[in-house]
Parts: sequence; structure tokens; C-alpha cells
Amino acid sequence: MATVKIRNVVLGEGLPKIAVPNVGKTREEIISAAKEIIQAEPDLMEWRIDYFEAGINDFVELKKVAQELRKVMEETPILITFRTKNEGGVLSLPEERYLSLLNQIIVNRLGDAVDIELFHDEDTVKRLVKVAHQYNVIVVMSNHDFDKVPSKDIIEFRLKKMAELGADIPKFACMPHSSMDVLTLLMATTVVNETISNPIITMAMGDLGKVSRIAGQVFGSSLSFGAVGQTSAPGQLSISDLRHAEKYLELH
Ligand SMILES: O=C1C[C@@](O)(C(=O)O)C[C@@H](O)[C@@H]1O
Repeated sequence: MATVKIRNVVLGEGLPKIAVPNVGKTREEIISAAKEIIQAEPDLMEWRIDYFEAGINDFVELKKVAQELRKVMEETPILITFRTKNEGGVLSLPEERYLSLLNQIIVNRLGDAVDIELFHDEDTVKRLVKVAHQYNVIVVMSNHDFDKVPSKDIIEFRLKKMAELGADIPKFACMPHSSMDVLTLLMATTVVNETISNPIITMAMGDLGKVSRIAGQVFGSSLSFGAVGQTSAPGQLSISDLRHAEKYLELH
């Protein structure tokens, strides 16, 4: 499997890496969360900017906070995510504003990696991926189903489609209602991981899905989200529980 490097962190080899979401709503909350997060020594921090309304309405403010975060996080890579409301995020943004915000984030290099959702205008998504690569920003492409787990074929199709669109790291999250649903997600993960050369990220949410969050090395998911304080999705473990669980399941 090909690996992807974000700063000094390599996805696609060894234990799944751990990203901690920063869900601060104000500049103060964001900076103080970052100070706590770095103490927990994650591999990455995900800045969920859809929680930061003032920054979404004022790019100068967003950039200022991004620069402060860079200092606080030192060499820890920062993934910037605006999760749209349709896919489980906090703020809703008209389509054009979402896409132009991502473009601004990329060309100003506010983070080392950016989350681009799959389900937006395909040509624009492709263009954003190109711009990201020109600016040396890694693309995590994502899709979330907070209601259900789609069929194995659909999950596989979406993850492969993301790779075709140029994503460095395809990502898929879904909500299981049975253990069979979790197996569907894990099966699709294993198959795609063996088919495409990109590292991928998958998870099933909620309590049923916790097993998928800790067993990424077995089934082929290269990163898991763990919380320091507030979680950003159902079923997320704390970073320390996640780290212990991953270690316990480590393949030698
Ligand atoms: O896409 C994801 C995954 C996630 O939804 C989870 O289930 O852990 C958490 C989000 O913050 C992140 O953007």
C-alpha cells in the first residue's frame, strides 16, 4: 500500500494514526483546546471550523486563528475540516461559499491537509484537489452517512471514486444499526484497502461501531479519531482509550 505523509506523520503503515478534533466555538476555546490536545500527543489535530461561526464569517479572523494554532501545535499536522450540515456538521453554508472557503483555505495554506466532501460539484472538487496539490496540501476526501450503512458495493464505489478524483486519502463514516452493518463496513474497508493504493479511513459510528474505530490495522483503516474532552461524532473514544485499544490489537 502506498503511504501518505502529512508533515512527519505517515499514514498507511504501522498502527492507525490518531487525529483529535478541535471543536472550539470561539478563538479562546479553540486555542485552549489546542493547548490541551498537544499535551495528549496525537498524530494530527483536526480543526473542525464548522464550529467556529465567527471565523467562517470573517476569513481574516480564520487566518489569524490558524496562524496561532500553527504555533501552539508545533510540528503536529493540522487537518482542516468544514463539515457541512448535510453530513453531520454544525453550520450550513451555501454550496458556492463552501467551495470558495475551501479554495481560500488551500491557497492560504491554513493547514497541512484539508477535508473535501465527495458530494459536491465534481468539476469543482477536481479543481480543488489540483489546487491543493499545487499548494502542497494533502486531500482527505470524505463522505458521511449518519442514518445508515449503505451496501458494500456503494461504500466501495464511493471510496474508489474519491481516489479517482485525486484524493490522497479517501474517508467514509456511517451509522450502523446491527452487527451485520458493522461487518459490511469492515468488509468494504478490507476490499478497498486491497484494491487501491491510497491509505483509506473508515469508521462505523455509535456504540456498535466502536470496534471499527480500534481495529483499523486489522481491516485497513489508516487513521481513527479520538477525543480530548468533547467528541465530534458518536462513538468516538478518548485518545487514551483509543491508543491502548489499538496497541492491544497491534499486528506483529
Ligand atoms: O469525518 C470525521 C470522522 C468523524 O465523523 C468520526 O466519526 O469520528 C469525526 C469528524 O470530526 C471527522 O471529520
